[in-house]
Amino acid sequence: MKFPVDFKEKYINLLGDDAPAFFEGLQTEAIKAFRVNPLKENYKNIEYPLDSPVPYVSTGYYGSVSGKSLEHQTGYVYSQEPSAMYVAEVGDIQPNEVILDLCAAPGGKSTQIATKLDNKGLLVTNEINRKRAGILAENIERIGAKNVVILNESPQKIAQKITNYFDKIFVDAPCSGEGMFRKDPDAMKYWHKDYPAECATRQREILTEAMKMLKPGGELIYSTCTFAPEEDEQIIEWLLKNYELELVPIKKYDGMDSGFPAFADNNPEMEKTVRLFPHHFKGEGHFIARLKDKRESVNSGVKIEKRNKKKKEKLVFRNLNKEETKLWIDFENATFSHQLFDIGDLSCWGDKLFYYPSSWPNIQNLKFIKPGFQVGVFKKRRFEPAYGLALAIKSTDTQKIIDVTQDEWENYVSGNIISLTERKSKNGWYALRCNGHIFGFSKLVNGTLKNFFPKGLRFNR
Ligand SMILES: C[S@@+](CC[C@H](N)C(=O)[O-])C[C@H]1O[C@@H](n2cnc3c(N)ncnc32)[C@H](O)[C@@H]1O
Repeated sequence: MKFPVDFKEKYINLLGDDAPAFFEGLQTEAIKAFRVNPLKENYKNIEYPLDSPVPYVSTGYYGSVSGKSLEHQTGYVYSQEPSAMYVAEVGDIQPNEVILDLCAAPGGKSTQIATKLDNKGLLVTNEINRKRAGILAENIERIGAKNVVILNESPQKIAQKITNYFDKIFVDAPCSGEGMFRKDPDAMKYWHKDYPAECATRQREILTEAMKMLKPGGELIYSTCTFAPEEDEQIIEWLLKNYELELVPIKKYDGMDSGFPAFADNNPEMEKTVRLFPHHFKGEGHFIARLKDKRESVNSGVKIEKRNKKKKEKLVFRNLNKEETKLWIDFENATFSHQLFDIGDLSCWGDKLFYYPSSWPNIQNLKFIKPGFQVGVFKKRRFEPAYGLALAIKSTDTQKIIDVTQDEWENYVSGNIISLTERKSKNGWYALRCNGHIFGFSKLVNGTLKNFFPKGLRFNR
């Protein structure tokens, strides 16, 4: 691997005796890993070996997984390199917290945060780039979390609507990506001498907005995948100077380094942050800091606009009409063994049915990909369940399940129907399951399971 001359010079200066080992580390093979998903039933029932756990992430394992596997497609596994997995761990997520992941696609941290929330509290996950936000939405849908709102906005726009609100904010910042050179050598193409300083300017802009949204006493988790001091310790130094924040020490496991005080005016506090160097640690390059807001209260108070179901014309959502209410309740009764949602927590956006409790913030005028959890869609006097609903239920939620073989699953995800020649079931909606993994809803009509696998997700194995 040929590094830019300025990059080499910079790190020879910064790392001194450790520089040769640093460059050598960047030439070795990237480490692969994945996480399992406790939101799923029997979540360790997967074909991948779980004999090599990542020591600091209870759901993490070394090894690679295929994006076309049943396990990935049903959200049982998520491929993520081991350093990136430490960020959400550092955030120490507790169920019921209200969390913002401001720079979220493709969703490595958000999927981990959502599984830790365990469907309690709320995750607002945001990605500014429309295409990447779509990928984020697909990954969130697979993991089966019901308490996630997916926005596609600039941090500025969100901060205009929601202030002093979130318990925790993750800023996994767009950065110069030096820590990814080994995994993705193409990342080097964008690098030039001034690139880290340019990225730092953008990082300060994003953080300025993030700080407006953090509630007093809340926590900011800042991370990058770069080694550049301008984007790491010096950003933290800037935060400490400009806001009432204090660093919370991060536990260091084998091979993890502390941040370098020398990179930020010799501030000894930097020891509380963590640096992950590929030549010291089994993972890619990363930097993580955890900061706590010291304010007890704020003068302006919390600003979130609660939704007002009566002001129909101004809202994203509207109430269900009588027919829609009946269609949903009939479907729920026919399909599930218990009530899945409180009817008061359901709203319509156009013809789509969403779970969106009234305690969640009003996202009117913000661009979104998914304004809450999509339950299904109303179509000419009938209700059709959403693909994501199947991924969010367990076998104990329904007796209407049909088990299919691996071959039938492969056939189905490529867009085909399944013919049930030997199995006798009544016509209607069923959850489909393969090897214990529920993978979608289908309508059985006279022995044929119609294909409801989303067209945009279809693939051949
Ligand atoms: C390091 S990546 C995020 C990775 C993600 N957290 C994960 O774990 O999968 C940074 C993201 O920030 C987004 N981004 C770029 N400019 C931004 C801006 N001005 N404000 C917010 N996000 C931005 C990028 O599109 C990119 O998806």
